[in-house]
Amino acid sequence: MEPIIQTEKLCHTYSAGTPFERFALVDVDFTAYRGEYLGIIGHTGSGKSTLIQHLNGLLKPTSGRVLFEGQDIWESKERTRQTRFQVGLVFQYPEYQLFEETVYKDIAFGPKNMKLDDGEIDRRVRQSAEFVGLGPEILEQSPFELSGGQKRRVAIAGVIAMEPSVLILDEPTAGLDPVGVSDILRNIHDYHVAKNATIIIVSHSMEEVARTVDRLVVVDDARIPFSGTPREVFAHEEELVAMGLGVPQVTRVFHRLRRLGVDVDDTVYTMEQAKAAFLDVLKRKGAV
Ligand SMILES: Nc1ncnc2c1ncn2[C@@H]1O[C@H](COP(=O)(O)OP(=O)(O)OP(=O)(O)O)[C@@H](O)[C@H]1O
Repeated sequence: MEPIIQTEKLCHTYSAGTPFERFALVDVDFTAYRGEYLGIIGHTGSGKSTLIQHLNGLLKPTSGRVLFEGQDIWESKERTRQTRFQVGLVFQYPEYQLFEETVYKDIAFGPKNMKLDDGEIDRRVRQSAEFVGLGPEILEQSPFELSGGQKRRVAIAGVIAMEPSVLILDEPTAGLDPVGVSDILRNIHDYHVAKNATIIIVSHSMEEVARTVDRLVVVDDARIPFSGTPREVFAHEEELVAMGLGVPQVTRVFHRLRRLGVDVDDTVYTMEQAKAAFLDVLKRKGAV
């Protein structure tokens, strides 16, 4: 697999040299590979937001390097600018950052900054609105007339319209109802497939990341203690609990069953998967 973004010994200190000094990242080596669907998990204040802001050059390292496609993103002003277009960042509650008078103008803001011509901007606005399931009739409305879920989609469309090869989303489903959550996760997945884009999703929900990502990176106390497939990461159950994270409830039950000698698959994260796995055990035992 080919790395697309890397950090090397990345350190970030807020308010350095003052009584409020805070080491938010310490010697962090992070890699995201081209085309992968990556999850970042960590307790509040562990350093996740600081890390993702470094990945698109919003923050400057106190020390260490950030590389995009093998090149230091701070090498030149042009390099930093290009990285910001290539690495799209959707903040937490991005709907609070909508400010234009129409949905169209809001989505067009990024492509305009890229100095694209009007025809290309129009194509991108319409295509990205469609991606997130917003009909053309919404484009001329004010974003402030929309529901919370629709506003969130406008904000995501605004980043997708820049056609980034890496899309980073900080808690994209926070505060949405279950239907809103699955709609947004599907939109993100569709973008991933259509553009072979790298997706980096920050989430508090273990169930959500477990069923969507290829690989998980754990952030704790300004460092990355371990990363791996959801199965590999959730095998560290006790450490995750100590970090205030835990593992999906179903996975916890399945870990217990395995310890009791029941031969169950431990890559089970959701109730639907649990039902199928139990049925499989019963079938193997000839009980059904
Ligand atoms: N602008 C800032 N000035 C000073 N300290 C900050 C600033 N931003 C974050 N911090 C501190 O740096 C540490 C890491 O914060 P960060 O926001 O990266 O964590 P997080 O894991 O994203 O948390 P959350 O899940 O709450 O978003 C925390 O202790 C936080 O209080």
